Amino acid sequence: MDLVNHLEGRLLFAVPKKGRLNQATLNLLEGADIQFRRENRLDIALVKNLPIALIFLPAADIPTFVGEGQVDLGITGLDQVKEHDAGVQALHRARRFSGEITPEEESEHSSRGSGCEVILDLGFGGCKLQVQVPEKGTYSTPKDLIGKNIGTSFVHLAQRYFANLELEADTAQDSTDAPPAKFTNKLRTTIIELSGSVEAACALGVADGIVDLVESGETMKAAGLKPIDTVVESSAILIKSRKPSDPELVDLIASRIRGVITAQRYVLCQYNVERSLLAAAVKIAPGKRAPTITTLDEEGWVAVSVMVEKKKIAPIMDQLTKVGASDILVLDIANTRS
Ligand SMILES: Nc1ncnc2c1ncn2[C@@H]1O[C@H](COP(=O)(O)OP(=O)(O)OP(=O)(O)O)[C@@H](O)[C@H]1O
Ligand SMILES: O=P(O)(O)OC[C@H]1O[C@H](OP(=O)(O)OP(=O)(O)O)[C@H](O)[C@@H]1O
Repeated sequence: MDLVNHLEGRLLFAVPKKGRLNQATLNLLEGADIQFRRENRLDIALVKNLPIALIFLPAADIPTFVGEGQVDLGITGLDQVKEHDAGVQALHRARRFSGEITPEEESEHSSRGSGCEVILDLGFGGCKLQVQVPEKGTYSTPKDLIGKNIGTSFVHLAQRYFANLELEADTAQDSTDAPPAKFTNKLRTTIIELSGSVEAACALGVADGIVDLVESGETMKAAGLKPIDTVVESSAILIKSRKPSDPELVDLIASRIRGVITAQRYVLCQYNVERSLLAAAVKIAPGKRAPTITTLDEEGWVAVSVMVEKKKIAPIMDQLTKVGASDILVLDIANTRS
């Protein structure tokens, strides 16, 4: 089937085709009952039960497609949206320097941003974009890297970071021999674009420092690097274009995904407690909105049901037991809608 000709009338939803965000995104789509079958090697899949088409793209390209409005919705990392934003800003700045647009037009374009609106933090894909240098080297602060070579896949964020750093350093020195970066659009620091394995750049003599993602820190440690600053803290997000083709369907999808995330984050805790001890028990676990309290068929006893954050459930059970709650049950939540 020629899928491209079946996109008409469908909301286009971009999802990461590979990498760190791919599997968690597919799980989220399944939880939200977005049913599709992706043909081998095809980057478009029609959703069977909703007027949606999924477009499988590299995470780094999703903000471009959503930002320019060709795609309505997307899942990617906040780092990728910020990188895209910084790229759009750099483009407008370059156009202003070349005289193509006025400073007023530049600030008007920049205030509009990249065209992506963040709907929701999805709570996975957490990582930090960090400035890293060799552990045993001579650099210890970001300023030590001014004028040096920096390897990164996040060229625009790195350029902006070092432009600000140079500007700060120049302002502090009140130097007249080197005009501040902001006014010249020229960086003294060289940003070298690398598409992967960025952490190898220092050891191989390509760069003096790098700007790369860190989660567990294993890759950084194995490459003999240490972090000296954080440029962006990131996690996976749901984004939409400024003018989606079907805003109601966007809201429906957002609400389904929000429901799945809440279900993943919370468990349902049920217990019995004497009414005289209820206030103390409710203080320990007050619930997401409020506890559901029902009278038990036993004089002076009530049954309580509350949503509790999964990561806090063990100490909460300990404390509930301590104040006299009994028959404590913890149940997984399949889905939610608020
Ligand atoms: N170690 C990590 N832990 C958690 N999230 C990460 C990690 N590395 C990357 N991410 C997130 O996943 C996004 C995609 O990164 P990933 O390296 O998987 O991309 P990719 O599409 O496979 O591209 P590449 O081919 O450049 O590796 C990043 O922008 C970031 O938001
Ligand atoms: O702190 P850690 O848990 O070790 O994770 C960090 C690594 O993960 C990402 O790379 P990825 O493995 O996705 O491959 P890439 O280098 O090809 O981008 C990132 O670029 C780091 O290299």
